[in-house]
Amino acid sequence: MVKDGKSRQADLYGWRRKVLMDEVTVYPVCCEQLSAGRSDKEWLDNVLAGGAKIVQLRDKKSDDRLLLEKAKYFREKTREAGALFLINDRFDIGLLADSDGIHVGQGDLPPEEIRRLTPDWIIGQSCNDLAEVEALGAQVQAGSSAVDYYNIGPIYRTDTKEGLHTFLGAGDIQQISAACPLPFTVMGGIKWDHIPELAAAGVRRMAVVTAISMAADMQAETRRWIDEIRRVTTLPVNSL
Ligand SMILES: Cc1ncc(COP(=O)(O)OP(=O)(O)O)c(N)n1
Ligand SMILES: Cc1nc(C(=O)O)sc1CCOP(=O)(O)O
Ligand SMILES: [Mg+2]
Repeated sequence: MVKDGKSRQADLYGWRRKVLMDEVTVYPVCCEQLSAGRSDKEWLDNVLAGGAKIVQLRDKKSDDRLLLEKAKYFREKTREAGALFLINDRFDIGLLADSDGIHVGQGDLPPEEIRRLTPDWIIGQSCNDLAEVEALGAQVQAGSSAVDYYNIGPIYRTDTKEGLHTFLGAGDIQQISAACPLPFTVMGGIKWDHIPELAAAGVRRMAVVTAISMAADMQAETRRWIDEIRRVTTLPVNSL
């Protein structure tokens, strides 16, 4: 049977959501300036070899031509590995490189506008406090949200992004995440020793930059995070 454009899009969206829901544990996000001298391409090769099922290209420094060239490399390699490739902020670059989706913050392009042109993309949105998660939850209830997952953060102190001064801590994650029924990630200052308390707070997907990008062996570190998150999230919460 030859599939029409609409059902192909539905298949793609289904596949992307299934990977997001079932397979994503650690969510590596790149930052070339904080990768111990390694390029974003080397970073990607390592995290994919370590088994990452989603990656985000976050590059606010390269010019557009270099960024597009990088994004095409990310597209090719993630496709070979069966992993999702999300672009940070840049709708135009994501479209040109055929990414699987985009992650946007509160001040970036609105998810609903992005969705009009990309019905099969995974769209992630940052939420930085309870009120933003509640607003998203209300949109979901009203059937007007274009978001597939949201991020809660920053959780812990981090210097990776400038201008972050308020850190949520792990204690309120359960209450915050209850305000919106979509899948969520957490981000911000997350290190290895935080995994048990995050898992105990109901977290299943952890987005990290430096915990992996600064590791001596990024491939082994990615594998270690995947195995550990799987291990702690299959145990009953009270046995952590
Ligand atoms: C998974 C994930 N969560 C949050 C962010 C932060 O996005 P944003 O608030 O738009 O900040 P920048 O990353 O654009 O500086 C993210 N990138 N990924
Ligand atoms: C880019 C970014 N956004 C955040 C948010 O909470 O929205 S925290 C963050 C930095 C995450 O880097 P690291 O894992 O090195 O702390
Ligand atoms: Mg952004």
